[in-house]
Amino acid sequence: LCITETCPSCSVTVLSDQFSPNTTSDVAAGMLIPHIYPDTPIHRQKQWFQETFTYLFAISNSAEASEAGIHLVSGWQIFKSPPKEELPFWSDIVLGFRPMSEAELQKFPQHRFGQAFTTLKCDCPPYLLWLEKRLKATGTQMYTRKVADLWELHREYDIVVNCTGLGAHQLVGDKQLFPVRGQVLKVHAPWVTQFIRDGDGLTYIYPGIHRVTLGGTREKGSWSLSPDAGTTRDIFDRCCSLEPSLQGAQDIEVKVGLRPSRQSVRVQREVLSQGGIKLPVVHNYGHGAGGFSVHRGTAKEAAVLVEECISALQASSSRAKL
Ligand SMILES: Cc1cc2nc3c(=O)[nH]c(=O)nc-3n(C[C@H](O)[C@H](O)[C@H](O)COP(=O)(O)OP(=O)(O)OC[C@H]3O[C@@H](n4cnc5c(N)ncnc54)[C@H](O)[C@@H]3O)c2cc1C
Ligand SMILES: O=C(O)CCC(=O)C(=O)O
Repeated sequence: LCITETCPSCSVTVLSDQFSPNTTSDVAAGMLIPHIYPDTPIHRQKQWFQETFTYLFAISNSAEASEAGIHLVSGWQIFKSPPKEELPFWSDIVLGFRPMSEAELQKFPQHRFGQAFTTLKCDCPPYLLWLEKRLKATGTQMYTRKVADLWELHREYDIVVNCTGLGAHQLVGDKQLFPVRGQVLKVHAPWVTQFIRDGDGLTYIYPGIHRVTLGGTREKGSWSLSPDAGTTRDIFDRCCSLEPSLQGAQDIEVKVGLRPSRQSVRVQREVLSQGGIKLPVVHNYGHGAGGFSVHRGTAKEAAVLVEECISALQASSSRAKL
C-alpha cells in the first residue's frame, strides 16, 4: 500500500502462499507497544513507531475505524519492582503516559509499580482485510503462490519486495531469523475494557472490539504451530490472577503464531546478480514481537528504497540507450 502511494506509476502485484486469516499477523494481539530491536538505533525505532501511531490514530478518528478494527485502549503496565527505564522511548508517543497512582495499584497486590497510558490496538483480521480492500482499489493484483527462489520472479517483475516474515529463513537463507512461538487465547469477556500487561511481557490482557486477547508465551526457537493444552491453562490462570473476573470468560479460542525475530528488522536494498542479470530486491522482514507497532514506519522506509531502485533502473536504461 505504501508503494502504491509513494510510486503511483508502479504496477504492484502481491504474491503470497497464505493470506488472512492464515498468517502470523492474524494471530497477533495488535497492540501498539514497541519491542526493542537491539541492533537498530533507538531514533529509527522511535520514528517507525511514531509514523505507525500517527497513521492509525488518524484511522481511529475516522468513519473507517470500526471496519478497520482500530481503536484506542487505556490500561496499565505493571511491575513487581520498578523497571530500569522508568520512561520508555515511546512514552511521549502513546497518550497520557504517567506513573500509576496508589489507588490504581491496589488492584494488583503482587505489583509495586506501574505505568498508565492510552495506546492503539488493531483487531488484526479486520485490519488485514481493510488493507487488502484498499490495495485492490489501487488496481493491485493478488495471487496465491509460494515463491521458492527470488530468481523465479526476475522475468516477470523489475523489483521484488521481500515481506515474507519468518518465510525469509528459507527463502533467502537468513540464519539470523528465528521463531519465537507465541500462544494466545481469544475470549468473549466484553466487560474487560482496560488492558493489563505484566512488565515481564509474558502475561497480558488486551481487549479488542469483539474479543479479548489473553497471553502469552515467548518460546525461542520453537517451530510448533500446535496449541498446547497445558499452556492454555497456564495462560488462563496467569490472566485470572491479574483480572479475576476473567473466570467468567466464554468461547475460548486458542491461537499460535511464530514471531519472525531478528536482532534488527531487515529493511534493506540489495541487488542480486546472476550471469550478468541483475535483480533489485527490497527486504522488509524480521519484525519479531512488534510488527504491528512499527509496520507503517518500516513500510514507508521500504517504499523509499523501492523509489531508489526505480531511479537506478531508469538511470541504467538511459545509459544503455546512449
Ligand atoms: C502471539 C503473538 C502476539 C503478537 N502480538 C503483537 C502485538 O500485540 N503487537 C505487535 O506489534 N506485534 C505483535 N506480534 C508480532 C506480529 O504478529 C509480527 O511482527 C507480524 O505479524 C509480522 O508480520 P509479517 O507481515 O512480517 O509476517 P506474516 O504475517 O507472517 O506475513 C508473511 C507473509 O509472507 C508469506 N510468505 C512467507 N514465505 C513465503 C514464500 N516463500 N512465498 C510466498 N509467500 C510467502 C506468508 O504466507 C505470509 O502471508 C505478535 C505475534 C504473535 C505470534
Ligand atoms: O508484548 C506485548 O505486550 C504485545 C503482544 C506482543 O507483542 C507479543 O506477544 O509478541
